[in-house]
Amino acid sequence: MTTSADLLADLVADVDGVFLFSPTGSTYDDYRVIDDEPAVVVAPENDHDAERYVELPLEFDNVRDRIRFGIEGAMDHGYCAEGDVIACAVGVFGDPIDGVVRTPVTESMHSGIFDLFANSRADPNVVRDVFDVAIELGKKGQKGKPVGALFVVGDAGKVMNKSRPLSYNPFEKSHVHVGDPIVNVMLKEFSRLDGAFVISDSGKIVSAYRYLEPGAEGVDIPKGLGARHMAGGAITRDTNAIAIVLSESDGLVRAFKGGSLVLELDPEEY
Ligand SMILES: Nc1ncnc2c1ncn2[C@@H]1O[C@H](COP(=O)(O)OP(=O)(O)OP(=O)(O)O)[C@@H](O)[C@H]1O
Ligand SMILES: [Mn+2]
Repeated sequence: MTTSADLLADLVADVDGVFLFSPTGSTYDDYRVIDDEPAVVVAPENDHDAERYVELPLEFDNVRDRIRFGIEGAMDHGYCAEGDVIACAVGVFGDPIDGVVRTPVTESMHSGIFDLFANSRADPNVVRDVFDVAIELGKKGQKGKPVGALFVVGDAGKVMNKSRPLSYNPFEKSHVHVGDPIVNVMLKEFSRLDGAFVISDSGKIVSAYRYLEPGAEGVDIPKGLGARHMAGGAITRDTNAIAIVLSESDGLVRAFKGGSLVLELDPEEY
């Protein structure tokens, strides 16, 4: 008689590794070593002091993005390689783990999401802070009205040279870090969020209201998106900056690197 355990056994037969996504303490204690191999833990913090750990800068709501990020990070750490087959224990409908996904490790895994956080000029925590601000603005808008915004992160000197002020820069003489709680309050109070925010590698807001003037030829942006996204994409091709764009027209948060769209998130899912 076939049992449900057989179904799971088939799913995990002959895998080369097991990844635990944000495991609880008891799950980690039960499965820290499987088939004599330490499990790889993928989570925002290494709460269980796992021997093999990949930091998850955002709890990507999209499970595919989350698994891709975890596997890309694990490849980067040498915990798995192209051609391996991995069993990912993951929370599909929120916490705790409620599903197992069997996935091969292939070159196409490189969605660029890991690269966006781990291999950009800006510190990964700065990239995560900017996403948090953009997602928060996307959820709440300004005084409840949907708003768009453009954040250019890293390589600030070069970005400033390829842009000019649209109006006075409220951050001229201040030292505000994009992760400071005050930033969310400020952005809601700003009369408008025209132009781009320029943020340094370490997360200092260098300027607001910058008009970017990169070359625009050869940058593909999704149909229906206009100058804000074009400028955000193009500046990342002309500098080592990344751009995180909140669209006023469709409410999505997008990230560009090297002139390409790398990630698209819906703030409502965070
Ligand atoms: N080169 C640029 N540099 C900085 N900001 C820009 C640039 N071009 C446009 N913007 C900003 O984007 C705002 C919206 O422009 P537009 O609607 O063409 O962009 P979009 O890509 O369609 O963005 P959204 O989806 O938010 O509407 C402008 O009001 C301006 O504040
Ligand atoms: Mn528009």
